[in-house]
Amino acid sequence: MVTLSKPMIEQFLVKPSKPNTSPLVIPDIPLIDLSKPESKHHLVKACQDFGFFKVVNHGVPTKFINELEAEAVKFFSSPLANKEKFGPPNPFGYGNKNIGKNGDVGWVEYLLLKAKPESDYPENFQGIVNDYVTSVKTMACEILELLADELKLQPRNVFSKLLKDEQSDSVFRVNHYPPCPEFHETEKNGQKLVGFGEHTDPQIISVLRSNNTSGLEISLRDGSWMSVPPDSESFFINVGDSLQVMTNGRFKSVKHRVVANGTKSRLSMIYFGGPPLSEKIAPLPSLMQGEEDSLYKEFTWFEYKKSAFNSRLSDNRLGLFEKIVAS
Ligand SMILES: C=C1C[C@]23C[C@@]1(O)CC[C@H]2[C@@]12CC[C@H](O)[C@@](C)(C(=O)O1)[C@H]2[C@@H]3C(=O)O
Ligand SMILES: O=C(O)CCC(=O)C(=O)O
Ligand SMILES: [Fe+2]
Repeated sequence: MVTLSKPMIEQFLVKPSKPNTSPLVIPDIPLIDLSKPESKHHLVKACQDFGFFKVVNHGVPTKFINELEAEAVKFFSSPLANKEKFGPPNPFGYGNKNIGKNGDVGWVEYLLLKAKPESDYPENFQGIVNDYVTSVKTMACEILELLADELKLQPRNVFSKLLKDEQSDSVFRVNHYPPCPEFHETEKNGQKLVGFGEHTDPQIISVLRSNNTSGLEISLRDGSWMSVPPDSESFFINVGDSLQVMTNGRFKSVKHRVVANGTKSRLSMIYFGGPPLSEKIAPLPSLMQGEEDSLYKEFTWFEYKKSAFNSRLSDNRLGLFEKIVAS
């Protein structure tokens, strides 16, 4: 990354919106042990209360994680001219500071890739990304099937089949938040350096793994931001907008952001499990109790994705698809 003059850095700063944006009570991030059958109940509760949880005993081989991390470190430390051979992102490819095409910026560089085996990846990434994505997708599908079991949904692959489908529109991204020498602790005045601005993920489920550098924050119900302690051995799972819709709002698509650390590099890798483009996204009839109304207008994933990719990060993307329900 190039160095920045002082006025330039201002575009990456976010001021606390309220006098106090810290939670009054800091809740524990739900912890799910995938090797324990009773995890189903906790899983559903975590999706309802937070839309976010941490997973241990996930079954993803450490070898796949380490190989991917090593390759990503190599790629991001290569000369800018090499990285730019894979950019600009359209939306796939190498991106630097610009996120999406609607003016969002962050103190981040990234590779956004299709999560399909035959995809066009930078040299050496092919096999490594395939092994990693295949394994993480298996874990995501197991979680989705446990959720379906606990919700008494039939068949139990009602969610997971969308990720397993040949046409599944899933993506994978590696984010690198480099240290920012221009961002001095003493000059912060409570301001934060935005790595990846606040947003929800549009897909069904996101599976995140990072190195041991902090930065990820989730928004709590009271509007405060909670910092998620990093844990390179575990995975963090987000409910995406599409799962919120399929559960008619029972599960919450969590708002999150990344604050760049300033002194330590953060590296994260995220698998976004999405449905085929033609898939209709609507509340599952078996989840609708009694006269319960659908909170959303029906849409295909293609329609939602198109609308999402025309929005800014912090926009309320689902708002456009909410129904006005008479009270
Ligand atoms: C500003 C944008 C970047 C994004 C597309 C969008 O227009 C709004 C949603 C953004 C997001 C957030 C989650 C994922 O990182 C992502 C790949 C996605 O599916 O939606 C990004 C998009 C992106 O980086 O292109
Ligand atoms: O890099 C991270 O830790 C999270 C980034 C993120 O939320 C995203 O890419 O959608
Ligand atoms: Fe995200």
